[in-house]
Amino acid sequence: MGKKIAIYGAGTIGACQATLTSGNGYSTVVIGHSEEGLSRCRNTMLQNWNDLIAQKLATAANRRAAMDLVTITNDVSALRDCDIVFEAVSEDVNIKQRVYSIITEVCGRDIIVVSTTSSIDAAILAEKIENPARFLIAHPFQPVHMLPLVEVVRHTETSEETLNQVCTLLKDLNRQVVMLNRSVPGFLVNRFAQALFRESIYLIEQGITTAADIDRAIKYAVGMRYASIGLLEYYDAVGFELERAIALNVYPDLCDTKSIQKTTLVGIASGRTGQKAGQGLYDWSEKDEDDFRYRKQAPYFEGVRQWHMPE
Ligand SMILES: NC(=O)C1=CN([C@@H]2O[C@H](COP(=O)(O)OP(=O)(O)OC[C@H]3O[C@@H](n4cnc5c(N)ncnc54)[C@H](O)[C@@H]3O)[C@@H](O)[C@H]2O)C=CC1
Ligand SMILES: O=C(O)[C@@H](O)C(=O)[C@H](O)[C@@H](O)CO
Repeated sequence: MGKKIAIYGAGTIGACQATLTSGNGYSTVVIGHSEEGLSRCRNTMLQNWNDLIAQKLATAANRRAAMDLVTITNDVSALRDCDIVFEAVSEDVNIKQRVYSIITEVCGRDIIVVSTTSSIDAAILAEKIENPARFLIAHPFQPVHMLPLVEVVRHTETSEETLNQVCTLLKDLNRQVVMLNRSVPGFLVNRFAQALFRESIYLIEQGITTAADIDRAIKYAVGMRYASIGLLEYYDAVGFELERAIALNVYPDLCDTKSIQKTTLVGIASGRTGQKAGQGLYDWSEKDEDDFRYRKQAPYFEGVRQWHMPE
């Protein structure tokens, strides 16, 4: 410990990453770029703490002590004495490049910059920063302060020292780290997710099933099974002969479109873009948002007991 962490970006990921670092005793600076953004970030962090307090995983004293470790500001000079900057701005190469220039200008070229990008190739981002040896990707998952996995993606010029320092920090934050040998779009988990999203939308568009039944199948088969064993442990347990027979029947019929599907395009054109819009694959006006937020966090509550919370 002893490191001072900065998070550049005060959105969904910035607020939750700051909950995790300050919740484990790290001084944390969050850089935003609008007044509304700062107060939204603060409110998200407080909501995260209130959810932990409701589960008796934290106290009001922990919340106060952790929030006291956090500076949320639009003033980039607050980055000056930080050791590591997590970049969590919008998924846009140009915006990220502008932010890297600011970070280098304020902190110097030896600052470690860690991007939280969900999908941009590490080599593309490394080209946009002055000192690529001090850059890598550490892709987290929502809810970022609770879900343990982080995909670490280096590029050819990332130095061993940078990699070690970032992995040491992630381990201190009780993260489960997986490392890719080279960058591929979507890394691991978003490749799995996109394959499932594409197939699910295809099955709905073909009239074969509904969003609710797909989610039931995911929750009560895929989710429950792979919560305790690995996907590839299962493959071995079944055996290659049966998996070959199934693949011969299923592969030819799987959706393999390279285009964005009609459901998504029509939703975007008509403003029915998902939860925030009130309508997507589900009608969210019929759903209880607090219950959804609880269910989104529920599998990870036990892990919070390992935090080194300030008091
Ligand atoms: N939302 C998600 O599920 C996940 C997102 N990510 C990645 O994390 C990064 C951030 O994503 P979110 O937090 O979801 O986005 P967001 O839209 O909630 O937040 C992005 C923040 O960047 C700020 N921003 C935009 N331009 C800026 C600039 N020039 N200077 C300073 N701040 C600027 C925005 O004001 C906003 O606060 C993206 O690269 C995304 O791919 C990673 C894991 C999960
Ligand atoms: O899965 C997540 O939480 C993320 O890490 C992402 O990269 C994106 O939100 C993705 O899941 C969107 O489908």
